[in-house]
Amino acid sequence: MDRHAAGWPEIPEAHKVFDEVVITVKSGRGGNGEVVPADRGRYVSNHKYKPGGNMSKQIWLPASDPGDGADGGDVVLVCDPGVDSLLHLHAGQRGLQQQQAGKGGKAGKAGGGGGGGRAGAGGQPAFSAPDGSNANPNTGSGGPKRNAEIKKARTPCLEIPVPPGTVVKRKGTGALLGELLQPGQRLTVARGGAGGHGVVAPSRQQRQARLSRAEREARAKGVEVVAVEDDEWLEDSRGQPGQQLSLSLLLRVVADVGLVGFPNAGKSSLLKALTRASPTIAPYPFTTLMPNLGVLSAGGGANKAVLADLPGLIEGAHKGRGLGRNFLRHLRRTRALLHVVDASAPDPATDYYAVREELRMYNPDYCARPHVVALNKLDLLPPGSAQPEGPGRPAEVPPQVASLIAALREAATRQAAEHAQHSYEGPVPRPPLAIVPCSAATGEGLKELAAALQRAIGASHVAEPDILRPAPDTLADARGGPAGAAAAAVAGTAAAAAAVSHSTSEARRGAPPPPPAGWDEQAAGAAAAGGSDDGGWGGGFDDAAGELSPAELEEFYARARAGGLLDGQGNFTGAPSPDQAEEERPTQAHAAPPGEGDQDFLDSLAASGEDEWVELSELDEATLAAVLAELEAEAVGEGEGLLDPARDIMLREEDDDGDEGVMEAGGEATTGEEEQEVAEKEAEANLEEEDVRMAPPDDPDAALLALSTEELLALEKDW
Ligand SMILES: Nc1nc2c(ncn2[C@@H]2O[C@H](COP(=O)(O)OP(=O)(O)OP(=O)(O)O)[C@@H](O)[C@H]2O)c(=O)[nH]1
Ligand SMILES: [Mg+2]
Repeated sequence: MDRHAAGWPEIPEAHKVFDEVVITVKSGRGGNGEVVPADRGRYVSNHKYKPGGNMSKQIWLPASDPGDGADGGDVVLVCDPGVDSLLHLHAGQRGLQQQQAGKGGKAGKAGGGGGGGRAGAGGQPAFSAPDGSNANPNTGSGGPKRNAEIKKARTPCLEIPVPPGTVVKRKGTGALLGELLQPGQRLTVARGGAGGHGVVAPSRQQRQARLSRAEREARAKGVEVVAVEDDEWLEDSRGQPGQQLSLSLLLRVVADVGLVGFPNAGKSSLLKALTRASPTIAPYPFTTLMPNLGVLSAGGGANKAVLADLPGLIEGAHKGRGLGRNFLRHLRRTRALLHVVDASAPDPATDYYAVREELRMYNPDYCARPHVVALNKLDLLPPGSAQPEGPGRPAEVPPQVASLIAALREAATRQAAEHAQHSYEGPVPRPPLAIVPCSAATGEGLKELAAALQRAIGASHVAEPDILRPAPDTLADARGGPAGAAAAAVAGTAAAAAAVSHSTSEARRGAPPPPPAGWDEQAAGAAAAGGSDDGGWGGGFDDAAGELSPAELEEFYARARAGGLLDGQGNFTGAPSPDQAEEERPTQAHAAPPGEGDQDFLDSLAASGEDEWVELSELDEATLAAVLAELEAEAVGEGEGLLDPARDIMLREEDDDGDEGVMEAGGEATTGEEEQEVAEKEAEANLEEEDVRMAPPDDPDAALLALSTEELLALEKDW
């Protein structure tokens, strides 16, 4: 067991982050519009003028309409199959200074060509789109004239190439912005600020007249006038700021088959032998540091399967050994697995068992996927005495290989038996669909292996890679702050007295992209936990729930319910029958949930002192606050452990079996420092969940307790 306990080399931390990165993106500011004086225009010489004639020597040429500033550039993530990791987006990568698009310059392209972002605040790589150019009729480099025939100048966006399978979340809130799967797919993550409008500045007389009128009106109302300003017209010409936000990018490889096994087992060699991929192959462990993809075409090329060769997995990976276990999230979108075992190793069956156990501890669903075992490096075994293939007679398996196959089968059976014995969570591990002795070096058995893989894909219950879709409004919410915030901020400086009538552009401008809510706060909160997704679960595993965003959580529970894995109280039941889940649904104490001011309900709740099942999501804010206050006042739950020290309230329901469903309702929404605290708590909770996942969880409600109020409310809505 030395082989499993020690002896593997240490891996530099940098290589563990090929599939995740936190970046700051900033869209461009809108360019300023042109400001021309009211008496715009100029005298030009009159060429009709002839000496001695009576025509004027100069004529007045009015100026054209003032030009608008160009909109700032957007920041767009582009799905690029030529990129295979997120390493190029990390700070400190080669060429990072050249990646920022110049001001008003050519289309920016970050990374891809080998370079990360400029290190921004908090050490995060920052990617900025170009600002929009100012309107400037003299140089001609500005925005267009306000002329219907001339289209508004367009500022190129900043394109950040990301590999297929990249999940994009807002750092901090964890809100899912989208996922890039198809080559060329684009996701705009920060929209450029709107360009300022060209304005005609009022003349001195006009301004003076307006100011005196405003002053007169103010005095008439008895207001003491200290100063009057008239600068709204100027604000109108200013471009709007861009947006800045922190994003958490996470790569989840999309493939039909995932290759797993100990380092050096020959995974990359098999990928090379089966497909046209050319991964690095070397006789030392951890040659592969990030997934390699290859396409296996069998049956005349009709059936194409994508194989993903993953880094080697070792025992103790869940404690961070080797490359850790984070890369196992890349199996989430595979339909079947290929376990590669080195037949020449001292104990191939134990190797296989160790890898299976690591998979089970990461996500029990992985062990329920169809898998094939490749007993590789057959050429290294001493030649057996078995009969070769003859006419009408299949080749006999050498006794040594036969005993290896038997040992592998025994290991698979042992794992299934232990699953039942310890009542582990999740589905029962499946035995291998086929064990194929082969050699990547000689090509022996590869045809059989390819056929077995096609069968495994066909037998898979994972029909499609689960694609994460943001809730309809998530993108808008996540990108922008409250609508109108920018307008309000801009208008803030406008004088009370300035009744400026020429500001017609307000309406034309429409809704300018507001600056993101909590601009500074995002940068500060960048270090906070959130959006952590090591993606464990493919179908129902409760401790994974704690890591999901609300939108994902909803999807997660919907699937869990559909699969009968969730009882009426949201507890995971292992594999219950749908009927059983139905039976366990708690009886609603209040058929009609209370509305605002439902005093009867509040009274009864306070008076009864009994445990009640309350649909928290049905309560409006006022009632919820009142319920909490009532419970606190009446000390309902105190001493029974229902009211925790953080003033969070837990409402319990005892079902027939005596099982308890615990729900937690938090306090008010938090901001600033409180948010950070919450984030830290969540991070701790995540750590705890890791432990929960390692062993059969003692407390199935641990994940639910770790959820925030919003997540709980969203969750409860569905029950
Ligand atoms: N003799 C023989 N050697 C093999 C065979 N398959 C792989 N090897 C050798 O085993 C070593 C490791 O092969 P890799 O394909 O890099 O192994 P891996 O599983 O991808 O290793 P990691 O990427 O480190 O996890 C290389 O030296 C290969 O040449 C085989 O079928 N026969
Ligand atoms: Mg390899």
